[in-house]
Formats: sequence, structure tokens, C-alpha cells
Amino acid sequence: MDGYLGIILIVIVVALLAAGGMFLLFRPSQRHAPPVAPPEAPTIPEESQAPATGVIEDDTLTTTVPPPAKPAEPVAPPPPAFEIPPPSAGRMVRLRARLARSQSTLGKGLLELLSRDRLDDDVWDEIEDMLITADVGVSPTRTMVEELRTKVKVLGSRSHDEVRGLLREQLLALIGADMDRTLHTAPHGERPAVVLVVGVNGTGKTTTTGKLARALIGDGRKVLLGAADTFRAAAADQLQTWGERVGAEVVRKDEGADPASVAFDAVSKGIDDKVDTVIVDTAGRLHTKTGLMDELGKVKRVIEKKATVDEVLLVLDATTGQNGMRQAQVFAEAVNITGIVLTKLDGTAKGGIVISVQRELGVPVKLVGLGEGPDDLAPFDPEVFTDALLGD
Ligand SMILES: Nc1nc2c(ncn2[C@@H]2O[C@H](COP(=O)(O)OP(=O)(O)OP(=O)(O)O)[C@@H](O)[C@H]2O)c(=O)[nH]1
Repeated sequence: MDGYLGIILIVIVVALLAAGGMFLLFRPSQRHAPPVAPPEAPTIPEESQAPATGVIEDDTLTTTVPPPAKPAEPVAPPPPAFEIPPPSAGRMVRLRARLARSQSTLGKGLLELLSRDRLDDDVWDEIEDMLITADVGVSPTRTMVEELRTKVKVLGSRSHDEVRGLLREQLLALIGADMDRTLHTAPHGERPAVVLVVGVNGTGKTTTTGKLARALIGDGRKVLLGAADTFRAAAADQLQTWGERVGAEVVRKDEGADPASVAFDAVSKGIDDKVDTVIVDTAGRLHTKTGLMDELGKVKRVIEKKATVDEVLLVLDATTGQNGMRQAQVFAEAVNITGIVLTKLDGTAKGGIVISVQRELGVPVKLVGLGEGPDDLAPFDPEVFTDALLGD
């Protein structure tokens, strides 16, 4: 037994001595290692030298701050939740070039004819034809030609500026420079303003509802949209997309639901959510006049249980000419229209429709559509319109 213990002890001692020798032989030499320069502190731009967690900012300390493993990647600011549309003021001035492109043929043609040395009956007939072709309408055209004939006689000489001034004055009188074109969209105390958008499908009704919501939000309003065009599910989808882009909530129901119930729910929610303006997009099926009257009448009556309908905007496609005018009349008989939105003025030279539609319906053009872009809807400005017609 003692012999075994002795052997074990000897083995342990030998093992310890061997391990110690190995350590002395192979330990890393400290003395001869080249000096390691302390890592340079990274240069931090002054404005970003704010104390950060784990960094000691004290001149008296010589603590070496280890360099950051990797310079922080600049973090892009998160994208805004919604688009911020520009305000509606001055839009028509911004869109003037587009208006001039589509409309100035009429103005230039009239200026050329009126500047001729001899103004005989043939020239006056040409002027009349030109105005009728531009959809000014027969009766307004006659009035204008009569006025021009009288004024030209009084003028005697006809310089370019004089003729232009005369034409501008006549056009402005027909367009109605002093008509009230205010768009009533401001809330009444606790209750939102309600705008009903009506018109035949395809005229740009849903697009106009979306563009108007954008413009109002750009002006600082809180807007809610009612997708009462339940005839076509795509119309509600289209409206929802507009709403999502600018942060306007959309009240909608399944395809085929009662438009009046959508309008009612939209206005109720508008009141609960304290929005400023509720815009209701309606279906514009021209089935029968009585059918249309019943549908729009019901939508309006139901809204009026909760709020006042401030505007009934009729959307009219400027490219449809006399056909569009007939449709407009059917709508005017079905519901009390307070303003006209003339869309697609960028796609026709027949801007004279502004004059004829106002005459026929006795309602002012309040907004014009000048393109498919989201901000291509502008409050109608008679002076800008006339100047675009006449060119510079
Ligand atoms: N060039 C031009 N296109 C326009 C204008 N306004 C609307 N549009 C286009 O006209 C087409 C019809 O517009 P919508 O808003 O879908 O017409 P709608 O009357 O609501 O018709 P439904 O959706 O069928 O109810 C779309 O392609 C629009 O982009 C405009 O001012 N200028």
C-alpha cells in the first residue's frame, strides 16, 4: 500500500514539474513584443459629440475609448405616413400653360379675324362659327358677336392690343367674372360640411372626389370620404386608394349596397370623428330620370337627417360637348346642383363649354380638371382662363 502511495506521489510531482517547465518555455515574451500603438480615437464631428452611453467625456481622464466596431450607418428618416398635398390656392395659375395649350386656338383665331382690315359679314360668320365650334353655345355666341360688332364700330382703329382688350372684356362678361364660385367646405361648429359629387360614370367623378379630398387636406382640412357609388366595387377601391394616400378615411360597403346607407354612415362617422368635410361619391347611372331622381333624392334626404348638404357638385366631361350638356340637364332636374366641375379641359379645345353650361344650368363652374395627376384639379378662375384663351 505504502509503495503504491509513494509511486502516485512521485507521478504527481513529476507531472507538476513538467507542466511548469512547459509554461516557462512557451509563455509569450512580453519584453520583446513591438509596442502596439493605442488605437486612435475616431474624429467625431463637433455637432455629434453629445455624450453617448459608455463614452466618458472628461479631459482629465486618459481612458482610451475603443473605436466603434463599425461607424453607424446614417439612418434614413422613416417615410411620411401620408403624402402632403400642396394647397389649392393659385393652382389654376400653375396649370395655366396646360390650359393655354388646349384652349388658345380659339383666342388666337378670334384675334386674327378681328384684326383684319375689313370686317365684312363673311368674317363675322367665321367668328360665329369659331365660337360655336368651341361649344360656347348658340345663344351666348349671338350675344357676343352682336356686342363685338357694336364695339368695333365705336373703336374705329383696331390695334392688336385694342382688339385683345375688347375680346377679353367680352369673354369675361360671358364667363361671369363676378359669379360666386365659393366652394362651401367649412364645417358648421361640431358638424362637418357635406359635399355630394354627382355625374355620369366615366366623367371623372371618383377621380374628382379623390383630388378634391387631396386639395382640402392640403388646405389643412380633415376629410372623410363616402363611397356611395356601390354600383361598381372598383369605384370604392379607387376612392380607398386616394384616401390612403392622403390620410382620409373611407366609408364603404359591399357592391350593390344601398348608396343612401353608405352616405348616412359616412356622415355619422364624420360627425363622430369631428372631421371638417365629408365628400360623398355617388353612382351616376343614367337609367331613367325618375330612377336617378329617386336615388339621389334619397341620398340627400338621408344625409339631411344628420347634417346639411353644402354642395352638390356635378362633374361634367368637357370633351363630351352637347351630349354632356344633355346629361347635365337630367342631373340638374334630379337634384339641386350648386356647382359644376368641368373635367378633362386639358384634352379639348372646346373650353367654350364653361360659358354654355353655366348659361344652361344657371350654376357656376367652381372647379376644373386639367389632367390625370393628383393635383390637376383647380378652383376655376375666370381671369386666368380668359388669359389662357387669348395667349400672351
Ligand atoms: N385628362 C384628364 N383625365 C381625367 C381628368 N379627370 C379624370 N380623368 C380621367 O378620366 C377617367 C375616368 O375617371 P373616373 O374618376 O374613374 O370616372 P368616374 O366618373 O368616377 O367613373 P366610374 O369610376 O366609372 O364611376 C380616369 O382615367 C381619370 O384619370 C382630367 O381632368 N383630365
